[in-house]
Parts: sequence; C-alpha cells; structure tokens
Amino acid sequence: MTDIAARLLDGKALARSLQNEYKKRIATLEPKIGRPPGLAVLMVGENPASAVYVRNKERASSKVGIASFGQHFPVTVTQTELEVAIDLLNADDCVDGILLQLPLPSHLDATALLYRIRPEKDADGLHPVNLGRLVRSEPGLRSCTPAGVMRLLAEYDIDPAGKRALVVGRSILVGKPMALMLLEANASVAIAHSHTSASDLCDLARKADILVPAVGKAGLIGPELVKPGAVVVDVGIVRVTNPDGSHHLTGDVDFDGVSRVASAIAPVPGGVGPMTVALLLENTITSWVTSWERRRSEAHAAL
Ligand SMILES: NC(=O)C1=CN([C@@H]2O[C@H](COP(=O)(O)OP(=O)(O)OC[C@H]3O[C@@H](n4cnc5c(N)ncnc54)[C@H](OP(=O)(O)O)[C@@H]3O)[C@@H](O)[C@H]2O)C=CC1
Ligand SMILES: Nc1nc(=O)c2c([nH]1)NC[C@@H]1CN(c3ccc(C(=O)N[C@@H](CCC(=O)O)C(=O)O)cc3)C=[N+]21
Repeated sequence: MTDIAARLLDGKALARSLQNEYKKRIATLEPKIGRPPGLAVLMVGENPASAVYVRNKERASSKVGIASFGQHFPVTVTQTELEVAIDLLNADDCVDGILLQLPLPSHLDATALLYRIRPEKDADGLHPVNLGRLVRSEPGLRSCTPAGVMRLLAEYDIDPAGKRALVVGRSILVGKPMALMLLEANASVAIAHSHTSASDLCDLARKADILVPAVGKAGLIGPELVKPGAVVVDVGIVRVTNPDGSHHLTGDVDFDGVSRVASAIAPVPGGVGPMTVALLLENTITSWVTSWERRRSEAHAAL
C-alpha cells in the first residue's frame, strides 16, 4: 500500500474562523437592523446525532450573537401541534431561520412539515423552492452539510472540476444536494446507495478522486475502497458505545486505514460536523439581511 500521510481537512478550525467573521458581521449590522438574527430549531424526541447538533448549534449561536428559539417536543407530539409551531415561527419577525430536526418519528409527515416552512426562513435548504434553485444552480438557501463540504474543499484549494466524485448516500438532507453541488462545481459525479452492490460500490469508490460517504455505518469505507491520493470527506456520524458504557462519535470511514491511502481526509469528529453548524449560522444571517433589505425596499415603495 502506498504510504501517504493525508492532509487533515480541519473543519473545526475553519468553522471557528467563520464564526469570528459572522460575529463581526452581526455586530456591524445589528444596530442598523435593530435586532439580532434569530434561529428556531424544532426537535422531536431523542436522537443522539440530533442532540449533538442541537447542542453545538446553540453554543455557536450564542457565541456569534444569534438568538435561539429552540423547541423540544416529546415523541408523542402531533402533526397539528408541529404545524402550529411552524406557523407561529413563520409569522414571527424575530425569527429568520427555522430548522426541523430529522429524522422524525414515523407517525409524523416530515415532508408536509418541511413544505410548510417559509422558503425565506428555510435555514436547512430543504424546501422544494430552495432545492429547485439548487437544481437550477441559482442562488438560494442551501443544505448546510453539503454546502459546508464545498466550503471545506475550497479552503484547501481542492477544485472538483474535472475530477471523479462519488457520493455514498442519496438522502434529501445530504446525498442528493451533495451530488448536485459537486456537479455544479464541474465534477463527474456518481451516487451509490443501499441498492448498489458491494462490487459496484468498490469499483465506483476506487475510481473516485473525491469520495464523500454520507451513510451512517461505521467502517463502511476502508482503505481497500479508496483510490491512492483521493480526497475523502466523511459525513457519517455514528455514536459508538465504549466497553465502559461511555460514547464516542465516529464516521463511515476507517480513519486510520484510509488516512494512509488518501491525500486529504476530513475526520469525524472535527471535519464536516462543525462546518454544518457554521453554514446553518450563515444561512440564518443571510435570511436576516435579506428580510431587512426586503422590508426597507417595501417601506421605500410605500412612501
Ligand atoms: N456531519 C454532519 O454534519 C451530518 C452528518 N449526518 C450523518 O450522515 C449520515 C447520513 O445522514 P442522512 O443522509 O440524513 O441519512 P439517511 O439514513 O437519510 O440516508 C442514508 C443513505 O445511505 C444509503 N445507504 C444505506 N446503507 C448503505 C450501504 N450499505 N451502502 C451504500 N449506501 C447505503 C441509503 O440508501 P437508500 O436511499 O437506498 O436507503 C441512504 O441514501 C448519518 O450518519 C447522519 O448522522 C447527517 C447530517 C449532517
Ligand atoms: N434537519 C436536519 N438538518 C441537519 O443538518 C441534521 C438533522 N436534521 N438531524 C441530525 C443530523 C446530524 N447533524 C449533525 C451536525 C453537526 C454535528 C457536529 O457538530 N459534529 C461535531 C461533534 C463534536 C462533538 O463531539 O460534540 C463534529 O463532528 O466534530 C453533528 C451532527 C445534522 N443533522
């Protein structure tokens, strides 16, 4: 095996510097706008990956000066109760971003709820209007995780143009928008999923210059699936129970093995996760500024 010491794609450090920029931007604009940006997170029940996300989001929001409007519902919450919560947040002028934590318990219709969020407040970029804009390569609010991956690649001067990319996973939250963003950046993109045979996954992965696993299965990607010199961006988040009952987070990638083959690797934790949080803050700030500009131009038009 070629022994290459892979570069670490340090999402944690990049997210920290982005947060410092956001903090300055908010401090400059808040006196003009007259209120801080507001982000509302709706979470239902207990999900370990969501709990990590919610905790990190709240910490980062308070650090940069975004007001949090978190609401945590029990698993027994009804569709109507969530609809009412979304309607109130849609109408609340202090709320710029609304995020509905996924997955939801199976008695709830996640799609209907995502469609109910006003597209201008869709901090997660999951409303069909925003997904449609992405398909068309138009500006709009974009899914935070794939947008975070693209920002991380750019930071390390990794240009997907002309490269072969493989995205493993095809969810609306990560896999599909990830593939579209890599395509927009002129990569030749393939997508693998649960119906892809093990041998096809192996063939596709070993050809990929950029490999983005987004599945949630620890150890799915070992060194035998990685082209020497490839860039590997691990999106998966898996909570593993240690023998002593404590927990740690890992991704889809066998980090030790793959980092000997890849030229660059984004680890879990410390890679894509913090970038997701950063891009969520960025989307919220974008909505805050856009809604202020819209209101200002409406006020001018009324004069
Ligand atoms: N780092 C971060 O910021 C974030 C991390 N995550 C993590 O990323 C992972 C994926 O999240 P999400 O997309 O929401 O999850 P989903 O469960 O919605 O999607 C998983 C995808 O993986 C595919 N899949 C399942 N098993 C295999 C397999 N053996 N081989 C190839 N593909 C497979 C599924 O295929 P099919 O469509 O056929 O079912 C599906 O498309 C999770 O671990 C999640 O916690 C999620 C969001 C943000
Ligand atoms: N509508 C919706 N949008 C999401 O984006 C979404 C979601 N639902 N449901 C759950 C998943 C999971 N997810 C994570 C984001 C960041 C970290 C994160 O900050 N990870 C740190 C963890 C550090 C620590 O250990 O605290 C890291 O990887 O370094 C984790 C998980 C977003 N998700």
